Amino acid sequence: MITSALCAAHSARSAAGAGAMQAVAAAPSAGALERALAAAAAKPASISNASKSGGEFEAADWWEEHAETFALARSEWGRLHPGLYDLAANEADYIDPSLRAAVAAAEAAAMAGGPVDEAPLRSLLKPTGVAGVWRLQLFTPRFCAELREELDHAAASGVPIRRPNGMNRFGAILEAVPGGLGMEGAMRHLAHRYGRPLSQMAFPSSVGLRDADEHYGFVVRYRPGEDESLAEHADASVATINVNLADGFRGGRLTFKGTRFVDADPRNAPAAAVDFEDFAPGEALLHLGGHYHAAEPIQQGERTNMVLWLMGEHGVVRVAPYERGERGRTTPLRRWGGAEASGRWEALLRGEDGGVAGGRERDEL
Ligand SMILES: O=C(O)CCC(=O)C(=O)O
Ligand SMILES: [Fe+2]
Repeated sequence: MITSALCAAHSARSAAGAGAMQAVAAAPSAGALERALAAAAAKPASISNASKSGGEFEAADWWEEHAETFALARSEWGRLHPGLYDLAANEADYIDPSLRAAVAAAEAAAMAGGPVDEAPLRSLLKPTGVAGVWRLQLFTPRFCAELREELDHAAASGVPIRRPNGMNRFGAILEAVPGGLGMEGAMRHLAHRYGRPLSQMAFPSSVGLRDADEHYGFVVRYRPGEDESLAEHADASVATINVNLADGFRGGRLTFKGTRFVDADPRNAPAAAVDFEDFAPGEALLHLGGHYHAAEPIQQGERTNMVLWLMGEHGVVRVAPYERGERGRTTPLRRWGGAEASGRWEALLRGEDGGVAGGRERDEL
C-alpha cells in the first residue's frame, strides 16, 4: 500500500509548495539554474531512489530545502510546450474531441437544470474485461507526445526531478510540490472537469460529491534496467486515471484483484489483466483507487504512463460505499454541473436543501 504518498505530497505542498509557486510567478532570477545544478552535484547519497516502498519520504527535507531554487531554475530553463500548463485554454489540442463534446453537452444540460442524459458519456467508457476497470480515450496523441517531450526537456536541464511516488522511482510529479514540474493548473482542470464527474458516474456508490475534489498527478516510466514492474498495491486515491502515453513496448500488463473495503478478501481475489499493448497514446484506464493492482515486467521498449489520483479534501480517501439515498451520493445533474458545481451542493450536503433533492432527482439518490 502506498497510502502515505499523499501525506508526503500534501505536507510538502503546504510547507514549501506555496513558496515555490510564488517564486515561479516572480521574474526568473538569474543564476537559479547554476545554483540548482550545484545543489544537484552535491546531492546526498540518500537521494538515490533506492526504495521500492515508502519512498515518498526519501530525502523530503532536501527537496523542501531546494524547492524554490529548483522552481526558479525551471523557469530560467524555460518550457518547451507552454500550452500543456494551461489545459483549460488548450483543450481543443489536448482532450479527445468525442469526450470533450460529450462532457460539454452534459454540462450544458446540467446548467439548464437537467435532465442530463449520460448515455453518450457512458458509451465512451469501454469495458476492459476486468470488472470495475474502464477504458476511454482521454487525450489526443499530441498531448501525449508533448508531455513526453516536456519531461525530456525538463530532465535535460539537469535540475533534479523527484520520484513520482513511494513505489515508482522513475518519472515525475506534475504538481506544485518540491521537485515537481508545476503543472498543477492543468491537473486541477483535468480533475475537476473530467476526472471527478467521470469517476462519480462510473462508481456512484464509491465516489460521492466531494470525494474527488483534490488530485495528485504524476508520470511513471518503466524501462529495462530501471523500474521494470510494480508490486501489488492500492492507491492513495478514491479513483485513479492511468493514461498510456506512448506505444512501441511489450509487456507491462496491469493485473487487478479485489477492492479494499468492498470485497471480503481483496488481495486473494482472482487476478485479471489489462494489456496496455493495444492502447493508443492517450487511452486511459479508470479504476477505483482501492482496487488492488500490480504492473507486470516490461519486456521490450519503454512504457510511460500519466496517472491522476483523485481524493477528497486534505487527501482524505473515502472508503465506505454509499448507501442508496445517502447524502453526498451523486446524480447525473450533480455530477455535470460544471467545475464550480460542487460548491452549489454544499447546502444539500448540510441537509439544508429543499429543492435540489426533490422531484426528479430524488429517484436517483
Ligand atoms: O504502471 C502503471 O501503469 C500503474 C502505476 C500505478 O499503479 C501507480 O503509480 O499507482
Ligand atoms: Fe497504482
